[in-house]
Amino acid sequence: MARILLNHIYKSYGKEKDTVVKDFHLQIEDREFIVFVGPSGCGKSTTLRMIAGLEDISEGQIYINDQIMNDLPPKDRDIAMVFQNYALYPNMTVYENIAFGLRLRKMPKHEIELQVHKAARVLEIEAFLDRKPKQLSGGQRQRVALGRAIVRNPQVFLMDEPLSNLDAKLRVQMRTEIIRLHKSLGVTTIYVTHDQTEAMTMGSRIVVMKDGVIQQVDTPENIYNVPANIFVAGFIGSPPINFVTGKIEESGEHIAFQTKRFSLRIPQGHPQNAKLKNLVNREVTLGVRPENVSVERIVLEGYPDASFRGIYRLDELMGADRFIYMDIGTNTDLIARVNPRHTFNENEQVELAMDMHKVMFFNSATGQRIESGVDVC
Ligand SMILES: Nc1ncnc2c1ncn2[C@@H]1O[C@H](COP(=O)(O)OP(=O)(O)OP(=O)(O)O)[C@@H](O)[C@H]1O
Repeated sequence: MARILLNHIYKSYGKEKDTVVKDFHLQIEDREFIVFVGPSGCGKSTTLRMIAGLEDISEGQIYINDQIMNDLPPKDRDIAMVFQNYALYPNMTVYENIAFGLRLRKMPKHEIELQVHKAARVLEIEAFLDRKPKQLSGGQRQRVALGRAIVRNPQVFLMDEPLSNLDAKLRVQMRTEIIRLHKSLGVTTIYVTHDQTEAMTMGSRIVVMKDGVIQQVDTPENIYNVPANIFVAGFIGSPPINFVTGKIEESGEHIAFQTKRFSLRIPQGHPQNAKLKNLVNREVTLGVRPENVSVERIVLEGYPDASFRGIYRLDELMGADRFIYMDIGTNTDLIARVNPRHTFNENEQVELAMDMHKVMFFNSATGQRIESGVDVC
């Protein structure tokens, strides 16, 4: 049972006091599986290492179950950490590697044997207990590292990119195993990755970070459907969300999103109209996911101008989905998910329409999503 509170944490390095984690504030509930995700260098590992006690905290407090951790050495925090490079002892067998922490704790020999076999059975590595790490594949080594963490029966698991040395297929397999393990053990887990798919499939909540600052903490669904800002919207989703910049104009009963190439007229009464009417004459960024762009001309009721033209450029097949890239005269292509049977000719002109209910708008200057006429902060 472990609730964790990260109370306005800061981390600065060096003489220049470069602040690499800024005002990180998060309450993690017991049994949660939280994922920290963000680009390289955004401060994910540093935050994790502060929780583990491997890094000092410059400002703020870390609590586990209301007990302050700041000055407690790592070994007294009852936390097990799994690293990307497995960190196994090369001269020890798999059995000895898993048993190592228990021996240090002076656990009786027969109890150690019981625990090691139990973990090995869960992780399906019983057949390898006598081998040395170098006689194992990457996936098997990572299972040993997980085994070593499990036997300690900690109150918290911290995992720092544990799957990034594995090939794509094994990564997917181990992803499922870690989720299964979490479900059966129910230990509060913090998992660091820069891989958005890993974050979206594993986390019950996701913390998106950029430049040491939390951008959003939310469920995978909300991160995808209601991103707080342009960064989150662009970081999550594959292929990525389409962004188009334009200006909000008022024309009679309508509000229009006006670009050089097309105009989207949004009538009064539509929820998007209410969001945008305070932004007349301002630049905004429209975001639309590929699955919400249609390439058949659909004249949506009440939105005669919600469609525009593009020129077909190329195709991309991703599993059962097919995406096409179209030139719409902006600096970037617009991507749409299409019916896999629909074929296009090179340079064919296509009619596009957006699902206006699914379109998002962002303040181009601040990057924040616009909700009910105000920016989301
Ligand atoms: N010991 C250190 N001294 C100075 N700067 C450091 C130190 N450790 C990390 N940093 C800096 O802190 C920032 C955050 O690093 P951190 O390793 O936490 O990022 P990350 O998000 O985990 O990145 P990655 O995905 O590449 O592992 C980086 O700019 C890094 O260069």
